[in-house]
Amino acid sequence: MTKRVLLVEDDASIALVITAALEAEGFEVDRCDSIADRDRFLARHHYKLLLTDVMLTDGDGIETLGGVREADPALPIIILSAQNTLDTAVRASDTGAFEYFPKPFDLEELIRTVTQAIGKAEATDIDVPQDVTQGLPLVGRSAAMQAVYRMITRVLRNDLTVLILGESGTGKELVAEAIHQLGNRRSGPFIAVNTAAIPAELIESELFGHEKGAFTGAVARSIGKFEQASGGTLFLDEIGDMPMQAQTRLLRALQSGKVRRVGGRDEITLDCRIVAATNRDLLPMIAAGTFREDLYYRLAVVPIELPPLRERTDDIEALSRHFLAKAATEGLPRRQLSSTGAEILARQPWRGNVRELRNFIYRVALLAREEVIDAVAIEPLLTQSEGASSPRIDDVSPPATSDLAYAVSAWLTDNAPPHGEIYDAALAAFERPLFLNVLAQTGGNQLRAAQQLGINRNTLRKRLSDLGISPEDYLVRD
Ligand SMILES: Nc1ncnc2c1ncn2[C@@H]1O[C@H](COP(=O)(O)OP(=O)(O)OP(=O)(O)O)[C@@H](O)[C@H]1O
Repeated sequence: MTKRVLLVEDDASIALVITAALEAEGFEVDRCDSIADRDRFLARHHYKLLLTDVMLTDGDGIETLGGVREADPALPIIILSAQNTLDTAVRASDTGAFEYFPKPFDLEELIRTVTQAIGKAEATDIDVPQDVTQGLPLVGRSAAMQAVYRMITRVLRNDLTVLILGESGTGKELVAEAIHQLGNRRSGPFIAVNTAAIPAELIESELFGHEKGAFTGAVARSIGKFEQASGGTLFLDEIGDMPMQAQTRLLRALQSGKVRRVGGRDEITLDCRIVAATNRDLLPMIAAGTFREDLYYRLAVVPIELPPLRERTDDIEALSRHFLAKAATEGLPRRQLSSTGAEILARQPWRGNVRELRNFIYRVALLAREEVIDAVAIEPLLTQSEGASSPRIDDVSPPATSDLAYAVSAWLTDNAPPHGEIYDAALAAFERPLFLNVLAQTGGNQLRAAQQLGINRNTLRKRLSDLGISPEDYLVRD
């Protein structure tokens, strides 16, 4: 039986290479280079598979796939794209595409995938989430991040447990959020628990809840994180720091799919996806007997490894511009990055990864004298931040009066932020460095920070949340 494949690709040389490789494997290939021709071919023949580029002369090869899907829901589609963003990967997977290949791709892998996709075609019936590509938080198009995006798209339509590995500040929590926001459980809650921050004796009650009177201090029934995450995603952060006893309890819950509140009788069935993360290297910990091997395998059903920033220097410029833009929306002066500036940033080790880069960029945005950020603005600040993986007091100096005055006059003349919001913007520009400074000094302790500032703890918590400041970023870890 002929295996007829339709290839939609407007780059003649890529089309030639793919066609030759497919024909060598016994496929019959029809080729066209536009959406209009694609639809004509599809109407005329039955294909085993559609292989399509995204940016075509007459439109977007993904956006126009709706009709193709409707006409033949079982047709396997493989998408090739030079747009190597998470957005494209997700848009591709939203169409129910079998696979997404960022260009340049490995030809052998592509041919293997074509064969597999055709093999699986009859059995495939994918539930396609709609409109989930808005507001994606992850920036970076490096090959390393594309591999991460591909892994993310593989878990969106199932509830598989995911283990995210990577150094501190590489974006593990952001990936966990993306999996939640884009996946099947996005209408449920996203509950994050930092297992390292909970005292060992409270972990069980925190995760599973407790009944009134279960132990001294249990004055009322409390619902645990597993139950709170019902219908959504439970993100277990810093899983490598979980005490042994808690690991055993967690494993039991995952194995049985049920939890029982401390002091309670009823078993509650788990109804959440588990995403765990750690910056620890778990394999040596398993060898040393400090992390349970069986728990590791339970969690690492789908491991996603986030590379350190120094191994994806291609992303540094885009991330820096992203943080500059974000800083401007939060009331800091609007800045541009020069190409020299971008080169200098790309050469830094960023041992604290994206978090350190973000803090650095905010600081530059605040302190730079010129609108365009280049060597003059960056280099003096670099010497202070070198090697810092978390912000130090001098990383977050408050703005000099002149900086604030400069920013305010720029807002008044540039009309940005819009008139009517300058008070809030000025307040944020003043409060941000103030809070960052105090949090850095108190090691992220909000109670002490509130005492030092002489404001109510709830007021501080609210302002931090309004400003998007995470006090956890300043927690001092051993
Ligand atoms: N690819 C990215 N695009 C945009 N922002 C990012 C990216 N990766 C990380 N960040 C930002 O960097 C900061 C640190 O990220 P995150 O908290 O997700 O790291 P983490 O790996 O979970 O760190 P830790 O192990 O210390 O908990 C956050 O402010 C996050 O928004």
